[in-house]
Order: sequence, then structure tokens, then C-alpha cells
Amino acid sequence: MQPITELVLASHNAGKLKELQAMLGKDIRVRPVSDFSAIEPEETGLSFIENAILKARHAARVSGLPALADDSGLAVAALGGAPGIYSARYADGQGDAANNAKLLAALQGLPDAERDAQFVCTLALLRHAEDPLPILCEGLWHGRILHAPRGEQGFGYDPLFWVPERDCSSAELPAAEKNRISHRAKAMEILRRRLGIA
Ligand SMILES: O=c1nc[nH]c2c1ncn2[C@H]1C[C@H](O)[C@@H](COP(=O)(O)OP(=O)(O)OP(=O)(O)O)O1
Ligand SMILES: [Mg+2]
Repeated sequence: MQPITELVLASHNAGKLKELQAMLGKDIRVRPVSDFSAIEPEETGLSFIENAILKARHAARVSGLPALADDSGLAVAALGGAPGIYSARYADGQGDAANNAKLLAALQGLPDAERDAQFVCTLALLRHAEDPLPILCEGLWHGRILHAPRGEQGFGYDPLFWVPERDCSSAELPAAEKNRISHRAKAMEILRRRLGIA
């Protein structure tokens, strides 16, 4: 396989872009898809990986570059895996604070033992828009949903996600530490191996 030296990151999420850039930027020249197009493709897939592929395909098409997409979310056991692939749209597009408030309300009164959750990250890398064999990677990060937000780092659901192996919320982890142990870090480790830049 031809080595990849430049790629487009198929995300419009600033927090995610920052993490992906920090994880890849030293080895590969990365550019956000917003350099090429402001259009966000509709995430019509029924799985993380389908949505990752359709975002990467769109970015490859508008940029002419290899494209990496991340489709991720939070799966809460007590909610049957919700919000899952709908994590970004959980509170109907009103943003992170509304998503977090809705999640806290949905779990109100549940004890810690019933608040298990995992972050899911899927990555899809397409060498070009018609790539018939995308590189697909996934990473999971187990934790628990807090009763109130904690911490200022990160983005999305980080203030509500308790990280048992560090005894803090994921919004209390320094960025470099989150980037070593998160769902995204685990998926990225697999990708790096596949690309031969491990
Ligand atoms: O490390 C994380 N820490 C906190 N929250 C996270 C994380 N990783 C994903 N999440 C949440 C954010 C969003 O509610 C959803 C992803 O939705 P997802 O569609 O993949 O991304 P998005 O719409 O924000 O940006 P884009 O699709 O342009 O990449 O999961
Ligand atoms: Mg999205």
C-alpha cells in the first residue's frame, strides 16, 4: 500500500478534530474537511461504522484526498445503549449542554451500580471516494455516568463520564492523558498499526 502522507479529517466537531490532530499530526499532514466544504452529510446509517464510512466518503469526494472519519458516541447500559449513534442529536440538535442535561434526567435516581456506560469510537479511512476496502477501526472505553458534571476539559459528554481507572471524570483528565486511554486513542492505535506508523 502506498504510504499516506496527507489526509482530510471528515469532522466538523472542534473537540474531536483537536484530539485526532494531536494523535496523527506528527506523522501525517491533516486538514479539516471544512477547508473544502461546509456541507455536513446526513448521518443516515444505522451503525457507527456506516456513518463513519459515509462521512469519510463525502470528505474524500470534496477534497480529492484520502479521508478519515470518526463516528462516535456514548452507549448507556440502563438506556439499552442509547443515545448511541444518536449521541450528537440526543437533545434534537441543541448541543452538548442540552444532551448532558437530558442524559442526567434520563438516569435520575439510578444508583452508581446501574450507571455503566461506554464510549464508542469507530474510524473509517478511505483512500479515495470509491475505495472498495476502507480501513475500519474501533475502540471502546468503559466508565459510568456521574450524577452531576465535573471538569472543564474535553467536549461532549466528558463532564458526565467517570473514568474508573483514573478516579476522575474524563473532563478532568489532561488532554494528553485522555488521548492515551480513550475510545478514540484505542481506535487510533489500531489505525496506526494498519498504516504502519505505530
Ligand atoms: O471523547 C468524547 N468525549 C465526549 N463526548 C464524545 C466523545 N466522543 C464522542 N462524543 C460524543 C459527542 C457527540 O455527542 C457524539 C459524537 O457524534 P458524531 O456524529 O460522531 O460527531 P459530531 O456530530 O459531533 O461531529 P462529526 O460527525 O462532524 O465528526 O458523541
Ligand atoms: Mg455527526
